[in-house]
Amino acid sequence: MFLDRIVHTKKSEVEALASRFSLSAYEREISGMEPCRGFVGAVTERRRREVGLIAEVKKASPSKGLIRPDFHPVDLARTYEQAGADCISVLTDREYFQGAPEFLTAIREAASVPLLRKDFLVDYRQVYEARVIGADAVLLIAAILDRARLKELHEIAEALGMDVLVEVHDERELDGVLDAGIAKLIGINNRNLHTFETSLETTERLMRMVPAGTPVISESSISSPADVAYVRAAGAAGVLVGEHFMRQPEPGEAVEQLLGPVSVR
Ligand SMILES: O=P(O)(O)OC[C@@H](O)[C@@H](O)c1c[nH]c2ccccc12
Repeated sequence: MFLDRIVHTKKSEVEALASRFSLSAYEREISGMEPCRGFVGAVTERRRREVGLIAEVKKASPSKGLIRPDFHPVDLARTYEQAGADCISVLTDREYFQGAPEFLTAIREAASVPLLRKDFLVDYRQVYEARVIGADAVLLIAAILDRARLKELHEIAEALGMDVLVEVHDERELDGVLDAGIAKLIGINNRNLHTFETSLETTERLMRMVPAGTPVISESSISSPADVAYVRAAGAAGVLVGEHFMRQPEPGEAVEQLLGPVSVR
């Protein structure tokens, strides 16, 4: 199964990271870095449209294979920013998504919106690494983390100044995240990471369990203004869109076609 395979890959990546990881060296490096750009604020209070946008830089995926052969991460990020994306999500997984941590670092120099490290984090060292490579926020996926680990990684991310997008796909995961008290920004993934099936109804269904005032990002398989309107009506504060933009010759135009012009400058 895909998720088991990927967690297996991540464990071996963590072993390699552990062999060069020094807590004091990472802490020293982080203490000399600029503070994080607030990710949650950018996609909620400071968002530039009625609906917040996290635009994703994604070359390939395990479900779709190669999505964008002519892939220039820094240009894409600039284009997204100019088109009024509130935040940018950068896939840093090499093996399954053809991403790279270096993409995120390069984008950090070229764009000023907050960046999400999109990867499968299973260990605290990867959270330190996220901060060092230039992330303002990390994704934590409830499907691969037990509650204690979710809390641990969440706490470390915040201690390092980052925000967290906590991703859920079903009622049980959402329940656990709410219970753990780490639901500051919830991502409802419309894609089941076990079967790759997608349904926007996932957002609609789970949204009903989310306490009022907790912002929700609807993630995956959003490709038309009608999709955006649907998840908006269900109560989502924002959307996370990758593949749809990556398939268009002009991703910046695609942003405006999907979401309209920016309403707040
Ligand atoms: O490309 P899409 O269908 O617009 O989806 C983007 C994003 O939601 C998706 O890449 C994603 C959501 N959760 C993840 C977890 C890991 C890797 C990738 C993802």
